[in-house]
Amino acid sequence: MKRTFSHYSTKTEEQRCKYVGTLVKENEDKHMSEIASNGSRTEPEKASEQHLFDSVGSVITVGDTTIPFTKLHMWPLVVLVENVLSHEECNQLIRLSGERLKRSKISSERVVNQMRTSSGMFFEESENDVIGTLEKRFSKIMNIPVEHAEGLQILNYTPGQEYKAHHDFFLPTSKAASNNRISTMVVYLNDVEEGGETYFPEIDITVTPKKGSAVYFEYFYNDEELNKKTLHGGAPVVRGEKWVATQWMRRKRVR
Ligand SMILES: O=C(O)CCC(=O)C(=O)O
Ligand SMILES: [Fe+2]
Repeated sequence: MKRTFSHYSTKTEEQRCKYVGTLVKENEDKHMSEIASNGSRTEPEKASEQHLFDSVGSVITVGDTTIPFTKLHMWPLVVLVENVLSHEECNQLIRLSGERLKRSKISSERVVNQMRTSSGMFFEESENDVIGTLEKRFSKIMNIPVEHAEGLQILNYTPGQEYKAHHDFFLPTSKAASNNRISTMVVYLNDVEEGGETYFPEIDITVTPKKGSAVYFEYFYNDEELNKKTLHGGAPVVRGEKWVATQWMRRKRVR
């Protein structure tokens, strides 16, 4: 029996756009929880409707760009996405964030975080044309309206720096959980000489950074156990440095 893994798989592009549009127009929280309550792991046919990412086939077309992807894991869905950014776009993001990162490094207010030893910064939402264009592309790939996108985060790791295993969603006790994160795309802005892999210890997946490629995963399942399996971290960089851009999507719009 052919199994499809997309909520939109039987819909035409027009229907799909209409459907995604309702995420913005309607009470999104209700809408998303409706999707989430469609099934559970024990009911695979229904659970298959849970995916946010349109994972039918092996490419996504954004404008005239073809973006190949490979499913690494199904429940929870983890996808390797290639050619998300050109090398020039990667360099541009590093350049744009570089100055501000330098400032944050010397700031006296900098709090040393044991979980994440890298340096980071956030771009403002649609801060400039470059960021605006990339946010729209990420939103197409992640299949969620750009209004649900947080400002893009840039992280820079030098040898020895890492991001210990964590979840990207907020705990129910946190204030932010009322509009929680539902999916993540970590885009690699450079090739790392050694180390710096993104690892998912619960599902035994390791992704090696490749300039312009990305790892996507989602955790809006109705089943908390599945969400928790998206535990992930950035392994210590051994040689060279590592730059990533992280895009998080929220259940409800943030802009
Ligand atoms: O650097 C990585 O590989 C992971 C980054 C990450 O987990 C995050 O930005 O939330
Ligand atoms: Fe993360």
